[in-house]
Order: sequence, then structure tokens, then C-alpha cells
Amino acid sequence: MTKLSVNINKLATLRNSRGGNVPNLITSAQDIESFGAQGITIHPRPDERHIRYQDARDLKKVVTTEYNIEGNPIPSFIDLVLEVRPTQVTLVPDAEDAITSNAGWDTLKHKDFLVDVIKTFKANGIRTSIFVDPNVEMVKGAAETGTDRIELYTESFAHLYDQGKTKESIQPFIDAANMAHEVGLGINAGHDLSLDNIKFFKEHIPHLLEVSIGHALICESIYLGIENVINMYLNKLK
Ligand SMILES: CC(=O)[C@@H](O)[C@H](O)COP(=O)(O)O
Ligand SMILES: NCC(=O)COP(=O)(O)O
Repeated sequence: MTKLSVNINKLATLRNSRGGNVPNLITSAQDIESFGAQGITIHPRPDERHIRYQDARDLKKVVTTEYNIEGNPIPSFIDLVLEVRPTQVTLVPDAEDAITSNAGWDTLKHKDFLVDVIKTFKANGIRTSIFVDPNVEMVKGAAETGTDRIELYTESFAHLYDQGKTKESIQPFIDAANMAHEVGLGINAGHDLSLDNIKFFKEHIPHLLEVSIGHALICESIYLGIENVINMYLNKLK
């Protein structure tokens, strides 16, 4: 079975746009779990443009499924994760000015750094995952860091799949997943996965433990829920 971890960054984006507490991240996370999601993912960025460091602490008190915190392991992020102790930390090499995550780790170039950080998290009982492109050399390099899992960066899959290039979209991910399994790494995946592409991805990727989905899932929720909500307003306005 592949677990679904819902990334709630976008709910925080909405909340922050009005300065209040709507939507409430705590009750949203609880509801998302009660609807069957098997995990909650957040990605606090240094500018706190969506998830704030305090959200990470507050969510720890209520999340009862798998709690996954993603981010670039700068000192403040490392301290936060060690304080909060989520189920899993996913290390992502974000540039500060990037709109969203846009690359996986070069696990060969950053091996020593990753080895150190991963050792620290694992010594504190936190499972580790590192974000990588679908590249067998990067997967082999990931295994050398001591990480428990990798998260395959699926943007290229989503983009090519959307263009109808199905074989081209999935083959690097099949190769990377097979290599990860061979070297004993657990396999997660995420970025731009959606209702359109998730079934195809799941059917082709062996040993897929978990997907984290945020942007599309929240957009789909708005779109698929809007008819219902408009009718609820119309009923109240009769
Ligand atoms: C690590 C990753 O793939 C990202 O998709 C991420 O967690 C989303 O971050 P934003 O919500 O800031 O775009
Ligand atoms: N790790 C990927 C994630 O949490 C969500 O990515 P996206 O669905 O917002 O692109």
C-alpha cells in the first residue's frame, strides 16, 4: 500500500493572505486525517510565507498519523525538527528565492553534509528521506548518506505525462525506484502529483511507500467542492 500524506502548505498560504486564522491549520489537519489521509506534510520555508515555524510545533500536538516535515536543513530548520520530532524529515535543497522546490540533491557533491545531518536526525529517532531527481547515480549516492528513504522529485514526470509522453515520463522513475530498492532505500515521491497522474505513477513505480501531495490536491478540493458550497449559499439566501 502507498500512503497518502497531505501537504497543507497551501492552506497556510490562504490563511496568511488574510492575516487571521482561516482556514485553521490545526482543525484542517485533524479533519484531513479523519477523512483517511495517512500523513500530514508541511514544508516550512525560511521566509515563513506559508507554514510558520510555530505551526510545526502546534501541529505536532494534534497529528496522529505520520508527520513529515520537509525543508532545507539550514541551522534553524535542524533545530526546529529536533525540537518537534516528527515521524520523518525530508531534506530538500531549496534555494531561498525559489517559488517552489525545483531540484533534488546532488548526493555525491553534498555527501559529507548529508551524512552529518542524517546522523543527527536518526540519533534522535527521526526517520530521514532525501529529495532526489530520478537519476540512478543520485540514488546510489543517497544510499551512501545513511538515509532511510528517498523522495523522488516528480515534477518532470508530471510535466511529460501532461504532454502525453507517458513512456518518457515514467522510465527514469522506474529505474530510480528499482535502484533504490536494490540498495535498501524506502521510496517516497512528490511534487505536482495530481488526480490526473497519480494512478499511472502508482501502477508503474514498484515499492512506493508514500506520496506527499499538496498543490493539486488543494486546488482539486476547491474545484470539486465549489458547486456544493455555492448551493449552500444559495439555500441560505432564499
Ligand atoms: C519538496 C517538494 O516537492 C515540494 O513540493 C514542497 O513541499 C512544496 O512546497 P511549496 O508548497 O512551498 O511549493
Ligand atoms: N513533497 C511534495 C509535497 O509535499 C507536495 O508537493 P506539491 O503537491 O505541492 O507539488
